[in-house]
Amino acid sequence: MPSLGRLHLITDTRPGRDPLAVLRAALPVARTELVVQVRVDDDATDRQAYDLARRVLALCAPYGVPCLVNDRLHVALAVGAAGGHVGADDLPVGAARRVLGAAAVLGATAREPVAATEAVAAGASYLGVGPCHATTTKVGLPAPIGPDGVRAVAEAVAVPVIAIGGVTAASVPALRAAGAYGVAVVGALSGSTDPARATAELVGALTC
Ligand SMILES: Cc1ncc(COP(=O)(O)OP(=O)(O)O)c(N)n1
Ligand SMILES: Cc1ncsc1CCOP(=O)(O)O
Ligand SMILES: [Mg+2]
Repeated sequence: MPSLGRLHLITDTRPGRDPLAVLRAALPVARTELVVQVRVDDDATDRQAYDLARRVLALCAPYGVPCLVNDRLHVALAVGAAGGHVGADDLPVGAARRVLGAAAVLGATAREPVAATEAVAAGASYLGVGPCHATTTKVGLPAPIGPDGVRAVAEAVAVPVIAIGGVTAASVPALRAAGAYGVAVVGALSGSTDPARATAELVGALTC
């Protein structure tokens, strides 16, 4: 797998949010440190996911920024995305790897070392680990695991650990010290009044 960007921007399709405007602001700032994950609401149609993914891919292509698709691997394949991300309610990691092929980037969610080790053995190329901190972006999440939970996973696997859940630039140093390779964010960029500046702050914290 080519080297993975450290800042994973996850699209926010909630009412009032503008995922493509946020992406346009982030791309020229983060450039090769960026990975974009297309994530739509569960009740979005496949056509909506496909249309958004196509537009994201078109914006990312000039920067060489990889685009992943959350959950809907058929959409990832249909648009020619670099890969996908799966969690506990999605295809098992091994099945996802078979669907996407050996060369794809495949992320898997894990919040503790045993599940993390199993996901890597099944073919995950990176792990999304969290929620690290409290967040209102997704409902029904288990309790935050904090930097110590991230450390437990990072010590158990050799693939990049991407910390997720309530991550801001201020929380990045502790997550990196715990072994996180990078972070995935929704609200830190989508909820910012200045997403270009928020991107610069996150990239600065991730690469210093
Ligand atoms: C990088 C990253 N980590 C974790 C997740 C969460 O995936 P999942 O647990 O399947 O939850 P949904 O995002 O599908 O609601 C992620 N998307 N990305
Ligand atoms: C999809 C998901 N999975 C765990 S936390 C989370 C949401 C992350 O969003 P935010 O960065 O706004 O806390
Ligand atoms: Mg999922």
